[in-house]
Amino acid sequence: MIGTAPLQRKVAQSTHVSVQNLNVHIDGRHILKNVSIDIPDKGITSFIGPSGCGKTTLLRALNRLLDRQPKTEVSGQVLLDGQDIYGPGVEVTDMRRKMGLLSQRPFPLPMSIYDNIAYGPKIHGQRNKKELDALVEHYLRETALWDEVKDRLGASPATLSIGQQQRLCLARGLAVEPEIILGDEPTSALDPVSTQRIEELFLRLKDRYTIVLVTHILRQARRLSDTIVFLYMGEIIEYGPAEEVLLHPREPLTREYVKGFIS
Ligand SMILES: Nc1ncnc2c1ncn2[C@@H]1O[C@H](COP(=O)(O)OP(=O)(O)OP(=O)(O)O)[C@@H](O)[C@H]1O
Repeated sequence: MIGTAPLQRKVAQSTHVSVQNLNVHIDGRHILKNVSIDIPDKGITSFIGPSGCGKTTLLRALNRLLDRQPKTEVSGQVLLDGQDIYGPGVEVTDMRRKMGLLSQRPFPLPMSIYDNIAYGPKIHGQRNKKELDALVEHYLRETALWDEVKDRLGASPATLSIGQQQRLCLARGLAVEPEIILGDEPTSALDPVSTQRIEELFLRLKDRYTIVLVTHILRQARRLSDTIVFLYMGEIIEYGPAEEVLLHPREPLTREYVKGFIS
């Protein structure tokens, strides 16, 4: 595919995030090569591809997390609702507020379960105790945690299982009302039951949020994705509706990857 346009199939929905001619160099290495994709509004878009192909780098470029990374240069555009997040005058904090990020391992804040959820709304001006209580309950219900933690809201998140902590982090992210949820292999540290619960949550949330996931688990991509973006050595090889890309890949490299010949 080097030197030719990536194979793009028609994605029906409107675009939420449009990546245009994105190039990333890290320490002089060309890591993302002229990446252009349209991420549809709502639904689940998954970045798949072999280890080291640039999935995480692409995800991190979507909310300018690469800004803080040493020896990293980014060029190109990422249009969020039509506005270039790398453009002049962009308030990075406001832009990031539109995106919740789930990492591979959960990182709850060092405060109570309750405060983990209340923290964001408080920072954004919500001071009313009753309303905060209602928000905390709402987002804990949204992430299917309420029944498990309602009697110990003052406890430390360290008393929760890793899977529960990951759902708490999701609840914390949702509480600041993002439009987009970014997940960087968010189930990779979890056991199969916790993984299933997170996957169920994504499926429930995808009608209301644009969800972008990095996964190296092909079966997970099959279970969850509406749109697939297949990367290989920093290039987009093929992307489009999940069923088409996974079941009828057009590019030889995609075919080999979905058959498990390259990993
Ligand atoms: N901070 C960094 N410093 C140096 N090289 C980096 C850094 N971050 C990423 N890279 C390099 O960029 C390339 C892409 O990495 P990235 O983590 O985006 O790939 P990935 O597809 O997410 O891989 P994996 O599935 O193994 O997590 C790799 O060669 C990696 O070594």
